[in-house]
Amino acid sequence: MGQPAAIRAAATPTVGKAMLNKYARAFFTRVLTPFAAFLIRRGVSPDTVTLLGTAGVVAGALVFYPRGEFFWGTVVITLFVFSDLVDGNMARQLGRSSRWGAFLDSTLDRVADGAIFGGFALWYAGQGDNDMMCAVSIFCLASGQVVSYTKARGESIGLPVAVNGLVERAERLVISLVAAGLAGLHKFGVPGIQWLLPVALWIVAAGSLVTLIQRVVTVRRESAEAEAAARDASGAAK
Ligand SMILES: CCCCCCCC/C=C\CCCCCCCC(=O)OC[C@H](COP(=O)(O)O[C@@H]1[C@H](O)[C@H](OP(=O)(O)O)[C@@H](O)[C@H](O)[C@H]1O)OC(=O)CCCCCCC/C=C\CCCCCCCC
Ligand SMILES: Nc1ccn([C@@H]2O[C@H](COP(=O)(O)O)[C@@H](O)[C@H]2O)c(=O)n1
Ligand SMILES: [Mg+2]
Ligand SMILES: [Mg+2]
Repeated sequence: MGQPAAIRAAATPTVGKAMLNKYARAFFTRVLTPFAAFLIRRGVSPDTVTLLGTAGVVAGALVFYPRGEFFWGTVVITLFVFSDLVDGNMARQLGRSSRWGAFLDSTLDRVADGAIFGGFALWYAGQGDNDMMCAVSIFCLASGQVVSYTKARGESIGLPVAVNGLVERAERLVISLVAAGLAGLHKFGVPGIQWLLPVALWIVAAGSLVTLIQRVVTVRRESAEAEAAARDASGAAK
């Protein structure tokens, strides 16, 4: 295992850097920094933002989506989901980025994602009455959690996991939420738009599967390389 994962990761080029994390994060950091500074001045802590942001996403998803209120659900979720960029921004401005904060942030990301895709599944299992799309929603939920787990577990055993893959969390959220928000306009009389949500969920499902395979292949290769390096080192020591 040798070096800590963070040091090895910093030294290893990352393959398949996902688009939004690469290009949109810098933009949103600039836009959200004044708001983060405002919250700091009001005495709000990054952990409070993480907790309230997650609570808002969970409420938006589980109150509105199971009833087919996709527009209002997406509006509420969108208002709260950017807290995931604000909390880290606040911690960095305060010089208080912590292991606890990283743990809380990532753990509550999983809770928020579970509520969003669970909300879609509940709609299709109930009034939406579509077993296939219920199954696809559950697949999106489970595969998204496993995609994130591959990175967390790989890093915990000392591997760099130098791959992000095709569809990271930001892509999963943007594809699903944009489609849900637009599909929700059907209730306001916009015709022929409701199919956007099923199409988006199929895209997220397929993209998550590809990403999962990319990460598992990377961990397998890195693990074999680490074992070989350890064998070489013990052979040289004899
Ligand atoms: C008439 C039209 C009606 C439309 C209604 C409204 C539509 C609104 C639609 C969408 C808004 C979507 C916004 C989604 C924003 C997502 C932001 C976000 O939370 O990103 C999180 C992401 C990851 O952050 P972390 O590093 O904290 O998380 C890590 C991650 O979870 C890892 O998981 P993995 O990726 O591996 O699966 C974990 O491994 C790790 O543990 C964890 O720490 O942040 C980023 O990636 C940064 C980039 C954010 C990019 C945001 C782009 C927003 C783009 C478009 C907004 C569109 C708004 C459109 C409005 C239209 C209005 C008419
Ligand atoms: N309550 C929190 C939340 C986050 N952090 C730190 O920010 C990092 C995540 O940054 P994002 O821009 O993706 O939110 C996280 O790894 C922590 O270092 C924190 O300290 N406290
Ligand atoms: Mg965050
Ligand atoms: Mg997060």
